[in-house]
Amino acid sequence: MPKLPTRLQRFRTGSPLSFRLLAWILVFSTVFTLIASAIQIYSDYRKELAQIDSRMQVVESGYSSSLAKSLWALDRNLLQTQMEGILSLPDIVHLRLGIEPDSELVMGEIARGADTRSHKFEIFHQGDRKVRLGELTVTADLGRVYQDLKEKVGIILATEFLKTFLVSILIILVFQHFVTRHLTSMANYAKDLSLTNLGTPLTLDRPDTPSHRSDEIGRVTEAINQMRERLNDDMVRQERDAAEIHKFSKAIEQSPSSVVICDRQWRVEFANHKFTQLTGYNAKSIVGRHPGALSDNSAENRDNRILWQSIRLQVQRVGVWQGEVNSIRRNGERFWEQLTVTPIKDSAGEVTGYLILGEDISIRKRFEQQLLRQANYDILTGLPNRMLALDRLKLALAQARREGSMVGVMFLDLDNFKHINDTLGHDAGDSLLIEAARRISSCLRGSSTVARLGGDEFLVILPGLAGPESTSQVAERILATFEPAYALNGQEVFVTTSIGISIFPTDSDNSGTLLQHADAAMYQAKHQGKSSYAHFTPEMSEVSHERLQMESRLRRALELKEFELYFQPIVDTASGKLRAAEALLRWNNPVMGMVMPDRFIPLAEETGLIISIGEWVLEQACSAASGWKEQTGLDIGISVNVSPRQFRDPGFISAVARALSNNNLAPERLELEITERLLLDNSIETAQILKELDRKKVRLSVDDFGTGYSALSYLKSYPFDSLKIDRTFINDVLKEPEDASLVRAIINMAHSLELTVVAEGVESEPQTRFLKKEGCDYSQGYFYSRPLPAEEFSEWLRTNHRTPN
Ligand SMILES: Nc1nc2c(ncn2[C@@H]2O[C@H](COP(=O)(O)O[C@H]3[C@@H](O)[C@H](n4cnc5c(=O)[nH]c(N)nc54)O[C@@H]3COP(=O)(O)O)[C@@H](O)[C@H]2O)c(=O)[nH]1
Repeated sequence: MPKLPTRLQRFRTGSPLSFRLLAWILVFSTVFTLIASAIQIYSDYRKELAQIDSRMQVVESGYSSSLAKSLWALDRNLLQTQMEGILSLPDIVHLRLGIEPDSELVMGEIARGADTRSHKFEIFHQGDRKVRLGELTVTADLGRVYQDLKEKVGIILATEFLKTFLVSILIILVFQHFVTRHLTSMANYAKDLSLTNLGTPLTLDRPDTPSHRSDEIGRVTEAINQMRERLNDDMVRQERDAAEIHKFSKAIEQSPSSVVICDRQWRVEFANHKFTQLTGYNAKSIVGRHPGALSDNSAENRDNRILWQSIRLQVQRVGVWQGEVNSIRRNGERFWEQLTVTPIKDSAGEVTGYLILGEDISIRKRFEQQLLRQANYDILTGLPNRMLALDRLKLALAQARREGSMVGVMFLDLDNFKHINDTLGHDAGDSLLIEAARRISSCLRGSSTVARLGGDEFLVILPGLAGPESTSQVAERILATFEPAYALNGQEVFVTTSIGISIFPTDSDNSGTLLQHADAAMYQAKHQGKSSYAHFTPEMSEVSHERLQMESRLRRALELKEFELYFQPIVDTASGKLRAAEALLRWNNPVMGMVMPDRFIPLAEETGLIISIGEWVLEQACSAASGWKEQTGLDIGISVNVSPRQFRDPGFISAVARALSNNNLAPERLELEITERLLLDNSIETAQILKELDRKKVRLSVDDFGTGYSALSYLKSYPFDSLKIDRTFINDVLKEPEDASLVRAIINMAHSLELTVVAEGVESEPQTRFLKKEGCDYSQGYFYSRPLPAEEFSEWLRTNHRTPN
């Protein structure tokens, strides 16, 4: 088959609209042409008839008088000639002349079946009187008229059809060029449009002019392209959303925390893998259940219900619930988890469900309990330590005040313990302490407390006494229980103890003083000869006197410029490079000599002198740090100890700010060391001061970590930067596996809380190696340098090459 030109092919195959349009144009124009032609032909027909009629009128008007004359004259030949004349007129085919009275003359003929039109008129003689001579009927044949009309109809129809057809084709071609081919392109584009080619815009085969852009096709094209772009954007957004959802669901699924999502009625909808791992409950099996009623054990669920009721109430009221919960696994095992429960809200702020995040804190809890024990109990004997003993003493005094009873305080010191330790060794010394603790405890009632204060010193608290005599009875019982020999290293050893006793309220109503008095009485007992006890008497209060003297000297120490700051380097454990220095206060008193802070800081605290002394320390420490910067060009940090009373003083924050600005020192270079005991009260005031200091960008460090309450939870809630492990742990880190594991745990925990760790009291290279291995960030101790006076420290800086990075 011969190939059609492309345009025609397209026309033939691809454009039904053009065909339909052509058909409709043809139909309409044909009908229109037919109607117009019919009107035209009918009007021509009417015109022809009118011409015939007028011709007959002409015959009547032109021939009636001449015919009358011929009839009057009875001139048959003339009559005939006249009628022949009429018959020669176009279309006139027949004449009938009726002559009065009863003859007629007929001329011409009418073809059979012919369509005719007749006109009749009377002929009169116009003489004196009017005489009717006859009547002429003129008949015209309409055959010619019809023939003409037929020809006309043929021509009109043929020309009109041709015209219409050509115009239609032209219209279609124009329409095809300007419209349908673009519609076809749009249709093909829309047909081929898929998610893979959303990036390709629709373009039409026509110039991109403003007029094209604003016509209907341009607007439809633009609308299609806008739709495509929106689809594309939607697709991109959908893909991004899907990727994000995928990422989040993976993150939730792989989260190290357990994640449970509940609906608004607290029915579990989802639980992640960690949840299953932690609790043993299969995620699918708990869908639809209440998070507090997962177990088949109804007693467990009952206990949980109360907890979850309060969780629900708090989440509704406050918007979050956080707490540590002792949960039960599916197998009945208990474990500690930190739960955080929050509502999930939609964009309108409506609660659509609840999110429960859980973290297994069993190890941390165990560690905290271990630390708590460590902080409150003596590891060797298992007895309460000094801190717990003081707490119990305070409680006993408060109770005695309420009840009006007495409290006995006994200070015990083993006689010759040092000698036994030195000769039989530490292990024998430890065994002796354990046995001594057991024997002392065996002499006491349940409400009494026996504590180990350190070394070979014990404290006994006897609450609720009716009178002082019972203390003597207890003291005698203790002395008696010491009488049997101790078996140490296979040897029988006799050990005695000296006991000092003070009584509340007779000797003092203050716990510290009662202890001091008991201590003084114990020295008295030792002087009396060992294995004896002594009650406190006012003569023994030499110590108190000493204290008064010290207080009055301390009051003038600042004014007399007796204070001096020593500096001890803090180095990077891994590299040994200097990081910072700790400022340590010394008191050079002309009478007492060099007084160490352990002796005068508690007194300064008690008397409030610590506020002005602390301010002086801050000023001097900042001044020294900025001097080092000038001297070495290095940013060496400075750590300053802050005691609780100084910390809570309303002027403390401004004193810090003043010291920094007076010495032009960046706040990040000052680190304030705060003992963990200060945080024990958990007060809002403490939190606010810490927050304010943190806002000022001053670094904050927990000092002596491990000696106080040691709960890690407070580290989380306060803005600390670092933590200092107390030197008692470092001291025994290589000897006591328990200390080593505690130090390791502290370092790991601190790092997990993003705190840097400083180990203090590092005295040997093996300790350094241990700390380096465990990843302890910084170290401080005699191994690197003893605390040095300012000048010597400057010299150390000059000669020591281990400087900050
Ligand atoms: N409120 C303030 N308290 C202060 C200030 N200056 C000191 N102090 C506190 O007094 C406590 C005793 O201090 P000090 O006698 O100076 O002892 C410090 C170091 O000399 C000592 N240390 C350092 N390295 C070692 C070592 O290797 N072995 C060892 N046996 N001792 C070492 O440790 C003390 C540092 O303690 P810390 O502050 O915990 O880092 C002491 O608690 C000071 O806090 C003051 O200005 N204000």
